[in-house]
Amino acid sequence: MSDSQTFSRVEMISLIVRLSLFTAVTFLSVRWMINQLDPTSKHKKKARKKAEEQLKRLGITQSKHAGISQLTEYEMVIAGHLVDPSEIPVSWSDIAGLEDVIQELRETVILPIKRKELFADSQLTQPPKGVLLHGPPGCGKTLIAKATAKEAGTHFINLDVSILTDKWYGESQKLAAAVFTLAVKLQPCTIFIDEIDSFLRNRNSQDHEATAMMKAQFMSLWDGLITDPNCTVIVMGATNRPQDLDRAILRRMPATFHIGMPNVHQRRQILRLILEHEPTSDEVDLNRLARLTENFSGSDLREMCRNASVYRVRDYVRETGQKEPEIASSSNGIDGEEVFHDALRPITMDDLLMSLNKMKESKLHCGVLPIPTLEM
Ligand SMILES: Nc1ncnc2c1ncn2[C@@H]1O[C@H](COP(=O)(O)OP(=O)(O)OP(=O)(O)O)[C@@H](O)[C@H]1O
Repeated sequence: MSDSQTFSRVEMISLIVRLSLFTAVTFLSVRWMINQLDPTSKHKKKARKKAEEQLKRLGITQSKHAGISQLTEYEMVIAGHLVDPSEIPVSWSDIAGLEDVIQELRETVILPIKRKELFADSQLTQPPKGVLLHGPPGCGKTLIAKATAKEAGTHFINLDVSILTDKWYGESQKLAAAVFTLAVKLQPCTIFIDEIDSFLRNRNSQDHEATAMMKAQFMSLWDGLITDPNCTVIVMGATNRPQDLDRAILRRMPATFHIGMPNVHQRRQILRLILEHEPTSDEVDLNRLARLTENFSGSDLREMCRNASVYRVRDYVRETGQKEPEIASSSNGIDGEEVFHDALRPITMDDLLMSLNKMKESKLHCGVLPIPTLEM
């Protein structure tokens, strides 16, 4: 073999290596550029992975649900927001003072789902396809929605409306359609839309064209559910501002439930529930607290009790000079956490009143409370 031939072979190999490297680098760069130009692809991939995990966890398989194997990429995005009813951490026993609403929901919504056969002979007794929970913030609307889905045993799509309007996902109309098609594939299913007014508020001329189209499509798909008597899909919405809802939406939610600010009797029940398993001293007077907490929502009451409970920890830390507690060794059979808790005093009426006044003060500053009624 001549020198020139050897050289050309080495050169050839190096050329091939360089060419391969160049091709690989070009391929990776083009792919990176495409990904950069299409930001939705990364989100869709992530959403798909999340949905696959979720469907697997929920045991939703082709054998149980016809058509589940052919979920579109949009349905997969929505499937990522599925909640297993058995994993919903809220049941009726976590809700106090709303027995009337619960009873009505049981009769009008849950019973027709669980005992379909009782309602099969009449179109008039079908479960409502739209349920609206309305009332001031922090009074239990979300709790009620979750507990309803849990008791009804329906799949629960906790629809975060931002995914429909988020530019990263794009194609909001297809996603809006996917909400319904997925729910139908998984039925019985509840689609829960918190703050539904932010999504389906009164249509106006300032609406972006895409938003207006998505709303129109949402409503027409909803109508599809309403006209199909065999379909068990319920849209459940919660709002603090029912007056802002599009009239056409209100018409589609014939079952409306007002969850108002708790009255004195309800506040006492909520306080009792919140403090039920808490270490409280005997002198804690729930009746008095209930009377003093006018204009407090369930969520405010919870916050008041939480603050009160923090005071005893704060006092403990002050008294012990932030020393680590003496944890009993496991050899004596006493749990370390138990020893620590025993060292803390129970929640007293003073803690609760102090917390109450602090909250009233901050509510006054925010203009939420009408009259200054501080109490000590
Ligand atoms: N009736 C109630 N019984 C027990 N706890 C309650 C009740 N109402 C409110 N709470 C407490 O307040 C928290 C907030 O309630 P929830 O989220 O259901 O209110 P909401 O009406 O949906 O509020 P928002 O309109 O702000 O979403 C609950 O997690 C619970 O701790």
